[in-house]
Amino acid sequence: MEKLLIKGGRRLQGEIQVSGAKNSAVALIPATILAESTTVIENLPRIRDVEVYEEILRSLGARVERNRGDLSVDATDLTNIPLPNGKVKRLRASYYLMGALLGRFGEAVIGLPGGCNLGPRPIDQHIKGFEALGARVEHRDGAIHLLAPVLTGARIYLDVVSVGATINIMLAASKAKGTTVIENAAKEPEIIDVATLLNSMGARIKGAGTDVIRVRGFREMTGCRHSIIPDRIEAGTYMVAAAATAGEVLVKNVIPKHMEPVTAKLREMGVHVEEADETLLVTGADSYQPLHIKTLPYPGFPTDLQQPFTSLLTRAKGTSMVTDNIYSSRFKHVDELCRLGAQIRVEGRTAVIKGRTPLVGSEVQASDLRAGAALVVAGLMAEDITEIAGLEHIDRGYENLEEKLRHLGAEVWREE
Ligand SMILES: CC(=O)N[C@H]1[C@@H](OP(=O)(O)OP(=O)(O)OC[C@H]2O[C@@H](n3ccc(=O)[nH]c3=O)[C@H](O)[C@@H]2O)O[C@H](CO)[C@@H](O)[C@@H]1O
Ligand SMILES: C=C(OP(=O)(O)O)C(=O)O
Repeated sequence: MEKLLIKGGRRLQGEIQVSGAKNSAVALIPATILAESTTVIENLPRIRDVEVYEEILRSLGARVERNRGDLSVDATDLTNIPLPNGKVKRLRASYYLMGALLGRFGEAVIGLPGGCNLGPRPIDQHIKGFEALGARVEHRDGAIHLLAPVLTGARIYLDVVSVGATINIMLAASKAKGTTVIENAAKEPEIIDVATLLNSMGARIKGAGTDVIRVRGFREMTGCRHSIIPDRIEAGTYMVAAAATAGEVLVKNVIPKHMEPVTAKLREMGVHVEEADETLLVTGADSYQPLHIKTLPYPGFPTDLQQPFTSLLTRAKGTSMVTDNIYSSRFKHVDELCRLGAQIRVEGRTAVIKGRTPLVGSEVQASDLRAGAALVVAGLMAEDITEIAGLEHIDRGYENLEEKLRHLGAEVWREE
């Protein structure tokens, strides 16, 4: 079993290049199968979720090639093989195969998705959307069976603001007859990115990035070239790491607008953040104000960054509170942070973090992707060596984590 070792206490300094967004990548890749030709996505991150998706598309008969950061997918000879088990269970975003295969073939069998265990993560809104488009959907033996000889545009109101349901409905609706209207849609930047790709392939999607999205379907979609947006969660993680070590880091390849909820909170606690066109210069300080954070759908504070922030807030002078309004059980990192000396208690959906609790390295376990990121931030702050197990979670979403951190001056390495 591999472990990540971090000798903490170094101020991070220098520049870092943010990779393409994981949550866009895992939707753009299945979107490519809507065209019976070749699509190239530029600047895809080399992370486990993307590799698993590449393997899934190959198993369906797509020709998938990597050329440095670019991924080319020729889905001309795709076959609609049922995928009730196996790799689909290794990532959350395998649910996009439902919308994409339904759009391409009018039927699909996909096992229930995996991904981070953060409490219940139902997909009822995805199914509500597919049914509204005319699909018959059955849940049998742990897999979702979808059948829709004809998909017809419909008006769909999402009861819960869901990134996955919004994108999944866009995928299927891109091939439907007529217009689909998604109301109470999610507004995350990744949704705009997917809509941009689908429009370049021939769909006509308007309103992505607002809470009403209109999709006019188009049967004949064609391949194109698309450049993915930067990963705002990866960028936020390095911003937090810079602040946590009182360092100075220039975060390159970001869309500052996407980072606003994060930048605002860092500034509120006393971190200096200077914006330019595509960069953010983060300068940490030796003392921080405590914060209250409440996660919300975009443009609110992202749930995917509350865990790394929890580690940072152990440095604040006072008590902070982090409330996760999206997931009921996203605090598995807390016990591990306490092993390092943090004093945090969880009350329902809120973590109450006592500030000024120095951390000391120990052996800890990442239970999910951003719990891993939180432990990395903690390890960078801690005295002595922190050993983090559970790297399979971290590798799902961070490209070249050690190299990037070493480039900033951190002492970090992997060991068997
Ligand atoms: C691959 C991907 O993009 N993952 C992101 C995506 O996950 P994901 O798309 O799974 O998250 P959603 O936006 O769908 O979930 C938001 C909330 O809605 C609930 N819900 C969702 C769908 C549904 O049919 N029914 C329902 O009740 C969920 O349980 C959760 O409480 O958005 C999350 C919220 O920003 C992020 O944490 C994940 O990193
Ligand atoms: C929750 C996350 O990922 P996923 O939805 O893929 O499990 C995440 O990226 O923080």
